[in-house]
Amino acid sequence: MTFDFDLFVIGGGSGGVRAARIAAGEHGARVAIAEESRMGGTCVIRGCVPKKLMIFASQAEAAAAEARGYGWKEATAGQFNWDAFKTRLDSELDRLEGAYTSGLVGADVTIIRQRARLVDSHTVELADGQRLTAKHILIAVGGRPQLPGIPGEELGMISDDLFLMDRVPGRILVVGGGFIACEFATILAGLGAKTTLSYRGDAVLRGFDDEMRGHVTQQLRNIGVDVQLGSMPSALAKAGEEIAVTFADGQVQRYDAVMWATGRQPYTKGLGLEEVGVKLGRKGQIVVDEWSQTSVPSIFAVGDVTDRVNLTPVAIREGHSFADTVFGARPRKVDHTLVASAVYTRPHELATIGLTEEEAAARGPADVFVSSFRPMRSLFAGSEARAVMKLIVDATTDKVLGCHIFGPEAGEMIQMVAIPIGMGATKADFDNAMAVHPTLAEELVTMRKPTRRIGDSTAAQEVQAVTA
Ligand SMILES: Cc1cc2nc3c(=O)[nH]c(=O)nc-3n(C[C@H](O)[C@H](O)[C@H](O)COP(=O)(O)OP(=O)(O)OC[C@H]3O[C@@H](n4cnc5c(N)ncnc54)[C@H](O)[C@@H]3O)c2cc1C
Ligand SMILES: NC(=O)c1ccc[n+]([C@@H]2O[C@H](COP(=O)([O-])OP(=O)(O)OC[C@H]3O[C@@H](n4cnc5c(N)ncnc54)[C@H](O)[C@@H]3O)[C@@H](O)[C@H]2O)c1
Repeated sequence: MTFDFDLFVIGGGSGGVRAARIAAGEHGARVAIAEESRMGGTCVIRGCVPKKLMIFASQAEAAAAEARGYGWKEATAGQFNWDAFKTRLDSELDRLEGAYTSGLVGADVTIIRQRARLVDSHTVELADGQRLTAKHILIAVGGRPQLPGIPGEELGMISDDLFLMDRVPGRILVVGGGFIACEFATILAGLGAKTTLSYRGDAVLRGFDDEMRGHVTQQLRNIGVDVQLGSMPSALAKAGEEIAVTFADGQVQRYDAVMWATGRQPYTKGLGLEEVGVKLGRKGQIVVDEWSQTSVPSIFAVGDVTDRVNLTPVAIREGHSFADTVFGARPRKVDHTLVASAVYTRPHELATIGLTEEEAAARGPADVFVSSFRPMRSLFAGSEARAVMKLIVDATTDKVLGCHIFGPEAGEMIQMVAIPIGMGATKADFDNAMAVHPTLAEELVTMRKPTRRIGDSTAAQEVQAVTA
């Protein structure tokens, strides 16, 4: 049977663009990619990139305060002008979209600027009705925000809308306690919005190391965010120019804007997956094996739509591995076990890799090394902000199982720590590294005595029994 293409990619985001470029440019496959919106996808157009630029924009007041602490007596941030920032942001996103597009053009990928859906295991249908066939189809359609399902929820914004606002709201309610809620509360407070964060749990960032969750929650309060824990909106209603939010405890508060940061879900609706026989999981995610292959052998899926680890570098690695495996005769699987990540709060980020203290305690005996200190740079400028670094070490093998850093540019540090931890480094290996002084990161190689021992042999035996 002959096909129009060797590979048809649905979705021009992190995973799809990488797979298309490698399959065509490096392995000579005939590739088409369909994108219904802007090339680059969530990360480039409405995620990582504009988010981080907004984090930078939101730090001018803090930078001015630090400058005053260093003797620049009159330093002030001046007046933030959203329009000026937005104009620069838009042109940067245009530039990046252009770079992604030209990368594909350079690799001889056929670009189709339309929505696509599956018709059968080798055929896709475009929005204009045209049908195209391919030997392999890759689904890389990403995810979409998930709303809480309460009356009036359509009055709230989603993270996409934050990049399109015509002004910074005066008072905003951010609902949720994950990555997006913490980062956007930081941005909005930094840009001058009176920001409230409503989260149903008892500390933000569920799933992260508990001690570190406490520090992030406290930092949000320190930068002026009104953090309401154990709190849940139950309805939204228009009240003139404002939004009246009724909370589960019956309280009603008014805001100029509400932002949902209540999670994301795979964007599988309307793709024709079930009709073609592609198996979906409980959250609507595409179920794939270790090769990113779905239950239909000619159809593969990568990135957020598979709901494995929903981060850009993971989607990129999955797309690249798929292309090498299927078109490059170079079989490559993706290891999802040790993925570093960072939450870009400010002044301190939270960055992490490996086991949390709670996970390690359930696994068996481990030593926890914690260093908490006021970094020299901010301390000198009069800040009380504390950085915290934590290493979790297997008490039997000395292997470093986890590292958690709450501090300035923690994301930059964890990237480097990810290398030795991925190689199976021991605490002795960390200790052998000579410190670079004076830096923040030197704490990671100078923690001599454990702060506490966690886990016990009973827990270790239980884990062994379960995994045996
Ligand atoms: C606000 C925010 C901030 C984030 N920050 C970070 C961060 O700092 N670091 C990090 O690692 N990750 C971050 N992420 C997560 C990251 O953006 C995603 O993990 C990543 O983009 C997933 O890539 P993907 O290829 O799976 O999907 P996406 O990048 O979402 O791409 C999917 C593409 O498919 C297109 N599409 C969908 N359906 C169709 C169809 N039927 N036909 C044609 N095209 C279609 C979409 O328009 C989209 O362009 C953030 C996410 C958000 C929302
Ligand atoms: N810096 C980064 O790497 C970065 C930044 C942003 C997003 N991301 C990725 O995007 C994903 C999505 O981010 P997110 O923050 O939307 O999701 P998340 O899963 O991290 O957090 C969702 C939050 O919403 C809460 N929630 C869920 N349903 C709710 C409901 N009905 N009512 C009230 N609260 C509810 C949850 O308790 C949780 O706190 C992340 O998991 C991450 O993979 C990464």
